[in-house]
Amino acid sequence: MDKVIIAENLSLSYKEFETIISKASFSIDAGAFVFVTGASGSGKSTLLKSLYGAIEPRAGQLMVGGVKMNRISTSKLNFLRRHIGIVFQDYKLIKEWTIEKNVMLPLIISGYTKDISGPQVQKLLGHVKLIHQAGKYPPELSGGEQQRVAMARALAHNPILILADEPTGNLDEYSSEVIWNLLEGANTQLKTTIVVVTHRIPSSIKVPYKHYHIEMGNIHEVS
Ligand SMILES: Nc1ncnc2c1ncn2[C@@H]1O[C@H](COP(=O)(O)OP(=O)(O)OP(=O)(O)O)[C@@H](O)[C@H]1O
Repeated sequence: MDKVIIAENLSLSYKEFETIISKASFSIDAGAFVFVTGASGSGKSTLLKSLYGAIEPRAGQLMVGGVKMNRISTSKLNFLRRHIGIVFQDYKLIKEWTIEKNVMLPLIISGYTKDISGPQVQKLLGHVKLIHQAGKYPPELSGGEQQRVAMARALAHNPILILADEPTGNLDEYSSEVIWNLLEGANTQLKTTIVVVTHRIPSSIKVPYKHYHIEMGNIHEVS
């Protein structure tokens, strides 16, 4: 099976002589659904950041989507990010853009025309139950609605990999369910690889998943 992520003796830190993740070796198959847990401050978000190139490996090797992340060039990183969908806890929506245009963002970056991106955006807004809010702006939506927009945006360009950092952290039950259903749907129907950082794995998850736990700088496979 193809590997979407391969880490070998990967160490991560923000400063020299500091260790957040120490010599981690693991790999993630294409099409896997993966949860990463760990105590607050254990390095979950740091690991996720390394997977989309926001921080570079301090030592060891990291490959994402066949691309070596060590000393990656800006052009290669931009290319790779076109194949990754990212969902943060704080949404990171563009306030001055309508909901519809926010969801369209990855398609705009990838150079799609309006006749392709329009129907795709409508379909996604339908999945996240927000068609009626398409013309509004992010500050006019609730937190749960904004996170659903972020989820739709992450899926817009049919990424091979979705990285989600506490995607349902502050959400009510309804929005959480919409988010988990979408992640599970992308995984089972589109074979998208999903990596979710969370404090707690939801009991409602139906797809088979792999579970890694971070403790004292080490990443170990729980199941
Ligand atoms: N930009 C940064 N600069 C320096 N240190 C950082 C930075 N971001 C995080 N850290 C430190 O790295 C360590 C791991 O942080 P990280 O955010 O990865 O933890 P986490 O497991 O995601 O925590 P939480 O569950 O609370 O979000 C912490 O000690 C944190 O203070």
